Amino acid sequence: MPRDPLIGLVGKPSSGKSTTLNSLTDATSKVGNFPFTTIDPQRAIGYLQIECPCVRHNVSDRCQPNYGGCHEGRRSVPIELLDVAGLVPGAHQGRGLGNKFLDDLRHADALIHVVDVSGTTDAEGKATRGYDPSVDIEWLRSEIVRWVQGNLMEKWGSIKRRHVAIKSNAVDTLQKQFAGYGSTSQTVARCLDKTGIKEPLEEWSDETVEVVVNAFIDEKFPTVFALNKIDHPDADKNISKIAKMQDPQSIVLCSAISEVFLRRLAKQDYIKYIEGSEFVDTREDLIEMGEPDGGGLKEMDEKLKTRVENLKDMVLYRFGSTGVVQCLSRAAALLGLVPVFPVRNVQTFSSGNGTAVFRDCVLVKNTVGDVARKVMGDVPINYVEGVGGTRVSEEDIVAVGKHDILSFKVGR
Ligand SMILES: Nc1nc2c(ncn2[C@@H]2O[C@H](COP(=O)(O)OP(=O)(O)OP(=O)(O)O)[C@@H](O)[C@H]2O)c(=O)[nH]1
Repeated sequence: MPRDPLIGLVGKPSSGKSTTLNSLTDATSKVGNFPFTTIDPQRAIGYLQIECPCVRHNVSDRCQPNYGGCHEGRRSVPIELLDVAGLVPGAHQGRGLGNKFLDDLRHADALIHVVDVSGTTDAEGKATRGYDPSVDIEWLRSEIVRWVQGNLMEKWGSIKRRHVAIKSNAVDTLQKQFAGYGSTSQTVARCLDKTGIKEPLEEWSDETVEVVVNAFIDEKFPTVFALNKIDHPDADKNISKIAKMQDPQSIVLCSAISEVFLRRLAKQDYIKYIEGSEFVDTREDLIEMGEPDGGGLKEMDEKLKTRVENLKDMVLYRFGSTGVVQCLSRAAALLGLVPVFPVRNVQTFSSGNGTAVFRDCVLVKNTVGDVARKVMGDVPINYVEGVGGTRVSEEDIVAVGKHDILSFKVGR
């Protein structure tokens, strides 16, 4: 059965990982339970914000997710996060307990690399000024490459001998080595394809192995760069530099501290704030908009008002949001994850006898068959229905708005 996706948070000390994690995991709206049973201390639950199909089908008033929440069609879908602390240059050689932290990474499907773009912390996380954070992207990647490559090269002699002795092919031989990183034969095949290497594996030079390892890491650990601390005045020039070097799809600008602050104020009833949005309403705003009791919000003192105004100017108006929620959406997009809603009844969207709709949501990629295996396990499926009772093939690809509401029929 395909397992649940896991997003790893990496970054040097003091880049803002904990703050980012706090802001992703601390939901203002009531989000109920989550489906994961084995929670270790390093794992946390974040909420992916998606548009719920209850809006398109006009049934928002009856939308009651089993896990996460749905507020006027904005659905929070739980997703597991892994906090990989303590990566510093030299981690692959065990610096700062680096090997242990790198080992934790094995289970991650995608990474969010939190980069401190204020330039106020050096590579080790110590306070400084004018540091170039684009360097962090280089060295962190290189630590991961050297860790995987180191593990491979340790046994390269015997790997090659065995490869020749049993007349294996490169995919099978490499898959044996990469299985521990949660790789599949398809992942290995795709990455070998991309490199276009023609020589037989036993003749690969160290450089060729490095090319393969790099391709493997691109495949196995798609990475979002969370350029954090955009509220800092020195951030702009560092953002421009990194933006020129990286694929725009992989970059998200964010201010984790702003998101934490806004969620806290919202919880304390000082503001109305929709997580991840550009909208913040104070008591005065709501009175101005015609709500005489200011939406029940509390009055803020002058100091707090100024902080909120500054945050609006420095972050929300300039960048459109604090960016934190987008980090998760972007990671899910890099993984090609699609929210799919298994229902018992494709006419009413309920899952049983009650009137509640769209109770379940799974994050999957690829086909209807993959969804079936995830939701139903090994139970044989008789047929699959989509919206309106149409038959859907197990080979059909799932996408938002297409084959994303499904009913699996078992037995005759
Ligand atoms: N200006 C600014 N400061 C931030 C932001 N996010 C985090 N910080 C500050 O950066 C410092 C480090 O943040 P943490 O979240 O503890 O960083 P970390 O990466 O978890 O650090 P370690 O626990 O050492 O690995 C703290 O003082 C935070 O308040 C941000 O968006 N803007």
